[in-house]
Amino acid sequence: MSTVGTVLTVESVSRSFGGVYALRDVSLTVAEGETRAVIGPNGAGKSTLFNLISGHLTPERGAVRYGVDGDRRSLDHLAPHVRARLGIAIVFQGSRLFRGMTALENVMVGAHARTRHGFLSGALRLPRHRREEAAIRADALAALDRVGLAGWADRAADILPLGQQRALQLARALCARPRLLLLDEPASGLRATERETLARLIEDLRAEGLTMMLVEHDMAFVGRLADRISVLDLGRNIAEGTPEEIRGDEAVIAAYLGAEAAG
Ligand SMILES: Nc1ncnc2c1ncn2[C@@H]1O[C@H](COP(=O)(O)OP(=O)(O)OP(=O)(O)O)[C@@H](O)[C@H]1O
Repeated sequence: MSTVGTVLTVESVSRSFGGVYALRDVSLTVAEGETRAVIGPNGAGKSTLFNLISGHLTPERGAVRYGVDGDRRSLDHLAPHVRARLGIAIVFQGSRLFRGMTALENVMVGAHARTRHGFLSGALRLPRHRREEAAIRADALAALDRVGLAGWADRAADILPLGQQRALQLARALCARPRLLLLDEPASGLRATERETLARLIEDLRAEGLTMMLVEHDMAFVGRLADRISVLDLGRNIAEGTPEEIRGDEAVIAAYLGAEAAG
C-alpha cells in the first residue's frame, strides 16, 4: 500500500450520551487507498465513530478532517448529504432499503447523492434532467452488475434475500462514486457463501484503490481484508496496527476476554 496521502483524520474526538462516553478522545488517520478495520466488543463505540464521520452525529470535542486531491477540510457542521457529495458513503448496519422501490430505483437514489438536482426534481422528469437521468440509470445498472445483481434490477428490493439486500446497499453506495466508503458490519447475518462473495467484492474495491473503513466482528474476515486495524474498547482507541500486530496485542486480548467475562 502506498501512502500517497491522508483521506481522513479523526482528532481527539469525544461524544457522550446521557453523560456516558460512547467515544472518548479517539484519534486515527486513514491513508488514501487503505482498508481500515475498526473492531471492539459490543458497545465499544464503533458505530458512533462511523456516525461522526458520516455526519449523522456531531462530536462534543475534537474534529474530523477529510480531504482528497490535496483539498483538506474540517467536516464539522456539514450535514450528511453534503458529506455524501464530498465522497463519503456509508452502508449502515442491517438492511436499510427503500421499501416499495425496485432494486434499480434503490441504487439510483445513491447516484442522486452526487448530482445537483436531487431525487425529487429528477423524479418529476423535468426536461433538463432527462439526460442526467439516463446517465444515472446506466450507472445504477453498472453498479448492480458490479455486485452480481444485474438480473434483479426490476425486482422489489424488500423481497431480496439478506445477502442480496446487503449487496444492493453496497451498489447504492458505489453508485455515489465514494472516495471513502464506510461499511458497518457488512457481513453480519450472511451465510458462508454470501460472506465469501462480499469479501471478494471488497478485495476488488481495495485493489482498485478505494479507501474503506470496515466495522466487523469476524476476525477472519477483518484479517483478510484490512491493511490496519483500530481497536476500540469502552469508547477508547486501545490499539492500532496490522492484523498480525493486533492478534498478539495484550490490551486487545484483555478487552475481548473482559467483554466475554462480563457478557
Ligand atoms: N443514540 C444513542 N443514544 C444513547 N446511547 C447511545 C446512542 N448511540 C450509542 N449509544 C451508546 O454508546 C455506546 C457505544 O455504542 P455504539 O453503537 O457506538 O457501539 P458499537 O461498538 O457499535 O457496538 P455494537 O458492536 O454492539 O454495534 C453504547 O453504550 C451505546 O449504548
